[in-house]
Amino acid sequence: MGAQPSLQRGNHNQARLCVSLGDPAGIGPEILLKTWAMAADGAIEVPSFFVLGDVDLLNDRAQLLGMSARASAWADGALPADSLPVLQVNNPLSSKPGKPEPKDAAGVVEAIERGVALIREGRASGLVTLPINKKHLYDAGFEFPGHTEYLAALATGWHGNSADAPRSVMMLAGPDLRTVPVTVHIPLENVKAALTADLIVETARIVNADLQSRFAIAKPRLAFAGLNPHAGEDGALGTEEMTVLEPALAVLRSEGVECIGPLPADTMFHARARQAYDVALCMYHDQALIPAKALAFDESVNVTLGLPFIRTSPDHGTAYDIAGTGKADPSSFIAALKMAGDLAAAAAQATVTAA
Ligand SMILES: NC(=O)C1=CN([C@@H]2O[C@H](COP(=O)(O)OP(=O)(O)OC[C@H]3O[C@@H](n4cnc5c(N)ncnc54)[C@H](O)[C@@H]3O)[C@@H](O)[C@H]2O)C=CC1
Ligand SMILES: NCC(=O)COP(=O)(O)O
Repeated sequence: MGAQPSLQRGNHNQARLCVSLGDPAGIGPEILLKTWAMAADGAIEVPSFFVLGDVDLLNDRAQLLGMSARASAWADGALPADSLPVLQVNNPLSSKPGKPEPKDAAGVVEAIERGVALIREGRASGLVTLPINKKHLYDAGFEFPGHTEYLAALATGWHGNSADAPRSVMMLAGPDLRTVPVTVHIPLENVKAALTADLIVETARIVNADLQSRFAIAKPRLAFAGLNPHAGEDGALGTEEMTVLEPALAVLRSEGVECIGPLPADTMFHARARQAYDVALCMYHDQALIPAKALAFDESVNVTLGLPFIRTSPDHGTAYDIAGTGKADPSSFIAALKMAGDLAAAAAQATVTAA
């Protein structure tokens, strides 16, 4: 990404972040406890944070893992230094590692919803979400594809003058690559129909605006992946580059957005190619997430653009296969905390400057 501001500037001392516990059957509780213990020992520096989750579940998990870290109930005031502060959810959580219980869905969703409410009340400066299992929430009646869309719905009317939810955009941000999936959690066979010029334009406008306002990139360079092999090979291998992407890029260019492409997706992610752009807009989920996770699984952060508040998340999922074993690596969660802290510090600075 060339000579850009670092994504982890470390200027996040004033932030107080809220962490939603996510799926208690996954590795969320473990990476949370590990992170808190490392921060308490002074081994890492992260912004201060509290958890929306279940005190007993976290203490049981610490015991299972042989950790001395302890969670304690917290509601307001100064955060304790000797234990992980937990704002208790009303719907208790009790799943064992790798064994999700359907009744826990209510507490998982409550944690996300209350996290947003706390930001709205000015009691938290950003939300860091631990992973949820999407299928289990869908089975329990959750009507959103994931956090990204649910958080947009929770932001409806944020500024008091609109009944419309903002449009949110998923971005994976690592040390050397940012990617955005333009279509997200839909079956591959539905991508072609969902991919319209309007969707590309709307997504790119949000990406462009947030890279400027939140990531301090004055003139973001947006690269667009083609949908088809070799970006369609002049129509011989598919026509969406000519019929959908080119018209969308023409609109964006007319608005002054710096657009590159459509580029063949197979050759736009190697090290030299990445120097030419600040973010790659990809046409479907795996086109964006495979390069991000292949390059930096332990460091990449899922950050939601377009919201009136800050939300980050580790890039990985619930990892049931290793939950409760002690093998979970907290690095991506730590990166998510740091990025949320940096974004909160930048937002606070922007508010001071504007006043
Ligand atoms: N932000 C969120 O809420 C996300 C939720 N998910 C959900 O997670 C569930 C499982 O998804 P998968 O595709 O299996 O991906 P996954 O990321 O949970 O696991 C993929 C592989 O990576 C390993 N892994 C993941 N995180 C790790 C860590 N921190 N340390 C060490 N190893 C780690 C796992 O053991 C597994 O072998 C799905 O239900 C999916 O919807 C997936 C991504 C993000
Ligand atoms: N594959 C990324 C992912 O599932 C994260 O989705 P979200 O819950 O952050 O919307």
